[in-house]
Amino acid sequence: MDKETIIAASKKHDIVPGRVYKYGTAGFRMKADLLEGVTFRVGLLAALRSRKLNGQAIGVMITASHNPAVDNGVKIVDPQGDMLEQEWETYATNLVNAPTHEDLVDYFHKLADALKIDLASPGKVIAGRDTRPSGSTLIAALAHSLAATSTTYVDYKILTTPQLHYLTRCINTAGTPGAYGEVSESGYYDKLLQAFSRALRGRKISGGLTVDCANGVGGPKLNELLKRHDSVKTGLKVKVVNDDVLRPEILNLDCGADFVKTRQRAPPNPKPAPGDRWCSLDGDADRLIYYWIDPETGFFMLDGDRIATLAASFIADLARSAGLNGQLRIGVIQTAYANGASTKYIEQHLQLPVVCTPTGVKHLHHAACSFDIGVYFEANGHGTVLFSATAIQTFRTKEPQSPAQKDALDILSALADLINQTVGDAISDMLMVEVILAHKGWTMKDWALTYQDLPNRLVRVEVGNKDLFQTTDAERKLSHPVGCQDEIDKEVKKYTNARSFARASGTENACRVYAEAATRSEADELANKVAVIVRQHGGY
Ligand SMILES: CC(=O)N[C@H]1[C@@H](OP(=O)(O)O)O[C@H](CO)[C@@H](O)[C@@H]1O
Ligand SMILES: [Mg+2]
Repeated sequence: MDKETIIAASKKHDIVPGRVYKYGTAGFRMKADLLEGVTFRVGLLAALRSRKLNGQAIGVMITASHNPAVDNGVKIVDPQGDMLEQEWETYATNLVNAPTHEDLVDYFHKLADALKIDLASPGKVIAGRDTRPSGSTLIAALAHSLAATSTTYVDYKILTTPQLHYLTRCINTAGTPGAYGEVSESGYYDKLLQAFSRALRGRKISGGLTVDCANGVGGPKLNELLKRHDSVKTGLKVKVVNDDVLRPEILNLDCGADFVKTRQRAPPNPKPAPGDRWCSLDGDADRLIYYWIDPETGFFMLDGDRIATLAASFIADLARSAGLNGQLRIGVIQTAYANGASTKYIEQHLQLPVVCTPTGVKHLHHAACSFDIGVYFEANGHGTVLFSATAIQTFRTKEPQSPAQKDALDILSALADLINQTVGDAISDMLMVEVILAHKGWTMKDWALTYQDLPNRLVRVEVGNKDLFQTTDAERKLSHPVGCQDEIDKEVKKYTNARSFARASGTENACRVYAEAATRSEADELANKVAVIVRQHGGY
């Protein structure tokens, strides 16, 4: 690989000097005009990663998810559709921060030597982007670095993040016994719709569903799926709203899953009518939040914790009905942000184990892999259900002893195809929720009544130096600044059923404080007190 070619290309896509870039929870994410050089360099890393993994395709996704329209981001997808291996995050950070073009190429070659990568071997990268206008400049920078490194490159253009994860896995498993699906966007829709119909097993969905697409890529993609969907057969009648992608400035503006979750209210426009079933996707369609307006009590949100409990209870029941009791380990993975009432419900009512991991789906995903069926969701609605190869094999090959067992095994098998196995996927998760509600014959109210959330508050606290805040115990406690946790504990003790923790955000320049308690006013008060403590320890 010719040094001069890479240097010449790099000069056309320089990084903005004087900044420190970090591959964080969701890759590199910032104002789009800072990202061109970053994306070029991510292309170099993807070129190396593909060659390190014997030429398997690596995915690059350009998106800033629920962030404002002026932001963008870039992240790397590993061959099986999972997130980039952690050790490589450091290589990505180092590569992007190389001060000069010469340093960049030196580091690129040093990395290749250290990792024993044969640069003459073939490499392959595929890319996708959300609807942000800045995406096209970033894609051009990516294409340029892949050309400079003679890496085969396919641009899948506009996609949801989970679609790119799907395609990456499909390409790398094509022609093998673990083939994940057809390598095309339409293959994605066909797989989901076939599995959706199989999972329903003749049951019909009742009542309409309105889907708020955050004016992001989920809108056109959901419309594509619906074009192919037979609503007479399944009963699912979807109304798509906030699907205007021609006015980029309204992306995620007063709508979408993040708005609904953080504001704890429905989008103001259009306004849901009492009794309606609604859900919101985020800007790249990997998060999902359900809600409805209870005619008596008003807005009621069913977030990631609710989706996790719904899925876990349904799947555990199916496993029992299929005669698989005790044969498959089922577990639920949450983060510290999960409502305490949901954790209690899973452990005590559903009698399933709960694992708590640090924030960021890569941690949850990893923990879910240690179960035969691992249900993982962040409270914000990002998550999925992972089925092990053993579980899928069991559903397909176990001889049913009764029609009820056959029913359960077939539904489990269909769910394993319906639920995106690579990453949280709002469209796939939404179809899963609809299937479960149809089977249980539940309304939104029935779902809402399963347990009562503890009132909670999430506060963003700007501090002088967020890096002072270091955590332990899956982020539930601060080890640094010394003394800060003791002060938080002292406050928590003053309230009933209370819990609170603070940590530095991995995606924003701030700390987050979470508090829950027996009443709304206590949760608010506790959150504010802990926020004061964090501010005092935060440096200036
Ligand atoms: C409290 C919260 O919702 N945190 C989010 C947010 O991470 P922070 O590290 O808290 O900024 O963005 C992540 C990426 O989307 C997501 O995984 C995570 O759940
Ligand atoms: Mg997202």
